[in-house]
Amino acid sequence: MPWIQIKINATAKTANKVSNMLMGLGAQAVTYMDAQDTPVYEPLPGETKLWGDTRCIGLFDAEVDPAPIVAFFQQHFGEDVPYQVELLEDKDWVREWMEHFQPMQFGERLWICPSWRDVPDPTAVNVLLDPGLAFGTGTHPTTALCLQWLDSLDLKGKTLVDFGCGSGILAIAALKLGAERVIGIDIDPQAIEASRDNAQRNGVSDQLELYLPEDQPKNFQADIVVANILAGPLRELSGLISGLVKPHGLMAISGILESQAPELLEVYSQWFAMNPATEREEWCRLDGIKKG
Ligand SMILES: C[S@@+](CC[C@H](N)C(=O)[O-])C[C@H]1O[C@@H](n2cnc3c(N)ncnc32)[C@H](O)[C@@H]1O
Repeated sequence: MPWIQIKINATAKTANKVSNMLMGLGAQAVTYMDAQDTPVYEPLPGETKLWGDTRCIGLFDAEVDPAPIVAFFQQHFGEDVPYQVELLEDKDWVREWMEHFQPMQFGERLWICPSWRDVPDPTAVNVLLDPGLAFGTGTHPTTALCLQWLDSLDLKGKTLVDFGCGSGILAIAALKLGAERVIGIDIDPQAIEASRDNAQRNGVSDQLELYLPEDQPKNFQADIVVANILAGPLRELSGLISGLVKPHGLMAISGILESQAPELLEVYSQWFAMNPATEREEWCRLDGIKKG
């Protein structure tokens, strides 16, 4: 399938916003590159490490008209925003894309490292990841919000459900941070496969059970549940997701736009003592403790 890539130059601070805009405009994938061989930007707590001049590259179906996309960025960042549009030859660009991922740190201890690159800090908690065609590399703010939350918890010996596990990134991070057993659930068989491969890569296969929703164990309750899906399914599945958490257990949901947070806070407050939303760009995470 032919593709075009639209490259927009940004800064370390605006790159995630540009990436979200590219995804919102229909990009199949977005990746970051160093635009000028500059040192890596030292992020504020909760930010991802990026270069001072970061090029955001959106991958689009070749049938997409680039003109309105470029016009959109010119409207937001000025007429002189540096950009490039390129037609790509026909090859497996989605996989090729993965080659651009760099190791990224989340919270205090956790690194997500593309499985084909060197680990920057062997003493850290390193998750080796190849997302395949499943969602979940850590570059999306919702995944980052969940990873930061997991990193902030004492997971030693705990059971956890990762609802909508995608690449398995959250499930495997939880296991590497000390969880004893994790159940990963996803409607997409490719996600189950990617999670299985990644668990193997990280030596945690024995502790990760993976299920399509219809096969998930009945009457199971975990100490912790994390669900990074979208606001719609989070609302519809709120009873089911809440039922997966033990009394006094913890729960985090993400995939929620800031504007959708108040409604979901109200829904989940039926079962949980909820904390205020944690925001990252226009996305947020809601978390709380199950009422007894
Ligand atoms: C945004 S991705 C999150 C992946 C990964 N957990 C992360 O945080 O990066 C959402 C995942 O949820 C899955 N999903 C969507 N709706 C679902 C549902 N109703 N039940 C189970 N999984 C679902 C999708 O297939 C996708 O893999």
